[in-house]
Amino acid sequence: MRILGIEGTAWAASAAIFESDSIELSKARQNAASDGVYECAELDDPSDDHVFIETDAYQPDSGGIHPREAAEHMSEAIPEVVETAIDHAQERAVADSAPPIDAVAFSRGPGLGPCLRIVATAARAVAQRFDVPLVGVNHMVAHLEVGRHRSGFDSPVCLNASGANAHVLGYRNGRYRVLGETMDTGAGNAIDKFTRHVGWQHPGGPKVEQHALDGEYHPLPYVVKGMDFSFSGVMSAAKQAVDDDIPVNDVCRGLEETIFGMLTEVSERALSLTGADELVLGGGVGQNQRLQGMLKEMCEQRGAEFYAPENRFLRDNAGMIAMLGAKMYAAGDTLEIAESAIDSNFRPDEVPVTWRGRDPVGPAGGASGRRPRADDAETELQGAEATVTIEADRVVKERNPRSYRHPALDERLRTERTRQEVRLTSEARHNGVPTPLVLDVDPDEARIVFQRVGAADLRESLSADTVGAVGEHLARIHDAGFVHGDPTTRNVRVGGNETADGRSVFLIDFGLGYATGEPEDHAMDLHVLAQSLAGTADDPEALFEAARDAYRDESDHADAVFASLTDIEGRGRYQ
Ligand SMILES: C[C@@H](O)[C@H](NC(=O)OP(=O)(O)OC[C@H]1O[C@@H](n2cnc3c(N)ncnc32)[C@H](O)[C@@H]1O)C(=O)O
Ligand SMILES: Nc1ncnc2c1ncn2[C@@H]1O[C@H](COP(=O)(O)OP(=O)(O)OP(=O)(O)O)[C@@H](O)[C@H]1O
Ligand SMILES: [Fe+2]
Repeated sequence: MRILGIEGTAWAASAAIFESDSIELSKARQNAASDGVYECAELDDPSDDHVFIETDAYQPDSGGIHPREAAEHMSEAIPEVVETAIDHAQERAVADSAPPIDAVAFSRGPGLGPCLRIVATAARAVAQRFDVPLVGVNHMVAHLEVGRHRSGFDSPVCLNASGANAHVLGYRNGRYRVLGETMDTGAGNAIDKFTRHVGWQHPGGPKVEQHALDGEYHPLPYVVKGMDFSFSGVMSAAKQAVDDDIPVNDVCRGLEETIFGMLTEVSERALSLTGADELVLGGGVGQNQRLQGMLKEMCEQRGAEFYAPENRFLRDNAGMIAMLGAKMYAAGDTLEIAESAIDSNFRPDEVPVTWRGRDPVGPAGGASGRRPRADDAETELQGAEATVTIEADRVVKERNPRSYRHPALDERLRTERTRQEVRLTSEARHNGVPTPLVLDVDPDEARIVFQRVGAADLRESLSADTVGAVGEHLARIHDAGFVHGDPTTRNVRVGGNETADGRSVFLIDFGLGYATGEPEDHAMDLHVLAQSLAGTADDPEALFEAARDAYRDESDHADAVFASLTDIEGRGRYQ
């Protein structure tokens, strides 16, 4: 099978030819499937691939990407790169074989509307010229599928660190679920805004990488909420630091340590939550060696495998569009021209994943996870941040150093979170929320001894009642003026010991909590819960509804919180 891919969401006018024999083979298997369920293209072998990519990059004279200039670039460059790719396909095609390509895949979104329209028009024209099907590819899913394909991993967690985006995805029940994402700008856009402030030419990422090599770490605000994260505070502080005459190399180093530390931490949280033991990286910022190094080290420390594709598949490129296009085409996932409109806000979780077949059997990415449970014979659990040793009636939680992080940042996070966890666990309890008693604490060693509570983690005991209780507990702590910060299905213990009034749903792990009366912060707690349900439950919507109902009944300000939650859920940041 030979597929033409066309990419042009923002800066890269790119066309590619992806050729694979093994994907064709799996298509034949699919057609033979009598039960109508696709066996799908999981037999493919990347070592057989032939990938040709032709790219013409738009380089702004000054400032960042101007949508109009980018579109002008696309209209000039797309026809040329497409012709070059078709010439290449023709050379590869055996002399008498009819069309040189089997299908045309194009990036349908997300991206800049005017650019996307030019790409879609070109794709339709080529599909008609050769009378072959059209395949509409989600650019963000392509960023991660290229890594999954080339690594040969089965069900990895995927970190996309690109210009306009930053998110962690996991596959579950036919969709890529957003486990965590940026609350404001994309990773690259954040860095590029900083370099514009300093007066460096676009794109800024490679320049920050270069300058950071000669810099000392300069501390900047670090913001992780569950598996979501924010770049706005760190970027303002970085600009301010330069204005305050902190050496620019030091600020660049601080930026890398902070931003990539956050991305690595949320990736580790996603691995821990889903029980997956494979991580792939995608997106242009993924070319950064410090980011790759941190992710690799984190994975090594927890016994997971890490894969980063070559740079030509990380930055925007049509190779990834053609590759995913081939899998979609093999699965029969093609578009009629009349339905081939672009979608500039196309989210990765909107894509029905037709090419992966059935969910893998076993725990990877699933609700059960690979971690031992607290009630198993094992007595030591590896959480996302800490090692937890379970004893008869108490547990010892130690936040071990993370060697991927800068030592100063590592020490600060471990000590602060330990203190905060102790404070808020007790405060929640005073406000009527079941939590374990704190029996002992040593902030310098980042060590806490808790009473052992519950018989299982919430993710093993999901029901409207248990999730509803979490909604009620969150309402209480919010009314008391603080948030949990990470209310996932792993951070709630259920069953076993009861409180004096017979309740047995306990909140644990308050290390990311903080004092706040802002409805938006309260809504983030609910959003984190919803995302973690989507990552672990089969019926996440119904369960989350139970949490919302209980929250509404308990809270003094549910309307304001739900209004904020609607804003958070509707965040679209691709324009
Ligand atoms: C929607 C689509 O148009 C968009 N594409 C995009 O953002 O281009 P991409 O190639 O994935 O990433 C470009 C970003 O990647 C950054 N970048 C490139 N090399 C870098 C490096 N060595 N270190 C850090 N950032 C780097 C650039 O500064 C720029 O912000 C996206 O995928 O979000
Ligand atoms: N007080 C407790 N009683 C019983 N089990 C506990 C208790 N505290 C922690 N655990 C168990 O240990 C696991 C990890 O604990 P915790 O969430 O505090 O660590 P963590 O490293 O912060 O994890 P993560 O960040 O992945 O949520 C919990 O999911 C739970 O199974
Ligand atoms: Fe991209």
